Amino acid sequence: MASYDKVIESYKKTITTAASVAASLMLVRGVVNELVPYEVRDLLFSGIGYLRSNILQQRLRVSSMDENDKMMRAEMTDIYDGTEFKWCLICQEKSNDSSNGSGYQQELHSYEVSFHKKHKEKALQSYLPFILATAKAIKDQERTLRIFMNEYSDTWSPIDLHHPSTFDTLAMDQKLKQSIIDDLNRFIKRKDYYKRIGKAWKRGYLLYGPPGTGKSSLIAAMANHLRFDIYDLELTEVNSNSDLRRLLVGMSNRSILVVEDIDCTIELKQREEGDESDKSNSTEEKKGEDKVTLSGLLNFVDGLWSTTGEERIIIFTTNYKERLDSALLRPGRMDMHIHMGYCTPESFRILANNYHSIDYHVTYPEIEELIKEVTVTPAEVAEVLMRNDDTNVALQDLVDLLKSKKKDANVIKTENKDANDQLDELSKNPNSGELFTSPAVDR
Ligand SMILES: Nc1ncnc2c1ncn2[C@@H]1O[C@H](COP(=O)(O)OP(=O)(O)OP(=O)(O)O)[C@@H](O)[C@H]1O
Repeated sequence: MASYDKVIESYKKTITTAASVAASLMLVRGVVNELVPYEVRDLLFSGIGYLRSNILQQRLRVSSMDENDKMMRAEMTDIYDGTEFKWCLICQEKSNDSSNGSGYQQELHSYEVSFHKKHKEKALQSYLPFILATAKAIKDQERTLRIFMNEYSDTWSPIDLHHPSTFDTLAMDQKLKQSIIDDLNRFIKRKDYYKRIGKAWKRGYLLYGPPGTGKSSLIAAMANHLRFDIYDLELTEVNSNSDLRRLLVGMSNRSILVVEDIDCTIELKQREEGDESDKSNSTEEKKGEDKVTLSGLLNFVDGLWSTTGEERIIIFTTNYKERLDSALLRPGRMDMHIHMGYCTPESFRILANNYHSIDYHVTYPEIEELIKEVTVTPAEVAEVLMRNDDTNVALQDLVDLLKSKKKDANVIKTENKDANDQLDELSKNPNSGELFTSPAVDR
């Protein structure tokens, strides 16, 4: 009974809130979010065909109930595109008494939407699809994302993904960040466009930059932004092209395929070239043909596999772009190349805001000057900022780190200069071999 009262209370609150909301969109969101619990949203998702057959009588009844039981009705009006739609939530507590006394209380919810019959087409063609899309967006927003990793060569195993990274917390150039967000938003809206131009609905990103600059954080931010699951493909664990095919075909739509450190798959390319030599043995030859290769991966990604699903994002990451196979860098292969760089004053401010919720501190000018002079990764800065809850101490620690980096850089610069001077001297005076006493220098 307590829970029944709670439900009534919650719906009263919703109605009051909804009544004060003028904008139609917000109102609809309120209806779906507050009034429609998961199980009914699932019913709504189960097919417009179902809705269509009911709504032809200008009244949608999602579930029915026994009229003798205790019932609560909550009504509200939604204005959509100038048309009035009346929603009614019916909440019923039903007792299910059994002869052995083990009765239980059951709560039933059903929803009705009614409208003037002249708006039937609008309701079917526009309003209900809109409600469904809104409900789906809410559901997507609320569901826990998952990350799938490949195990035993050809199976994915999922775990929940709770990575907190978002575009707000990502420390990187603001313009670049915005261009990525815009690109993703454009991509997800372009279903018809991709269909019209006859291309698979997928988009590729190459993330490159030194370790600790936020490549994984950017992937998590993209997943959180789009509400897409991640498939983290460890290529070295895949035994054959057939296994790779099985993995890729087993991916769901609206997902991100990630291949980290793609430069390490240079090995795969060498394997492909090396296989030419051992073609004498026919079984070996067969096995060799089925081994995973970089070109095999690229063919899948670009080929027919890409048309087996929709809304796919493919991300390759590397710490060394210059080591990548030219096939990967070819125009059209990866749609966007994103450089994740060392920490800048701008990214430092974002990190300081993330970890200490501040916009300014007296140490900022010094820190920002030092950051311009040294190479420090966002991961290093984040680590120092996290170490201490006291903002003053954390920022002072950061000043110390940056100063010590600057000092080290100066020592290296001096050593290099000395070594270069000695080399110059040697080239002018070849007999002075004893000059080679300092550490070897990579020119
Ligand atoms: N650009 C960034 N913005 C916010 N946090 C960052 C950023 N870069 C690094 N970090 C912090 O450092 C940690 C490590 O960074 P991350 O794993 O994203 O870097 P990476 O470039 O993927 O490194 P690797 O190449 O070694 O995989 C993150 O968990 C995050 O806390």
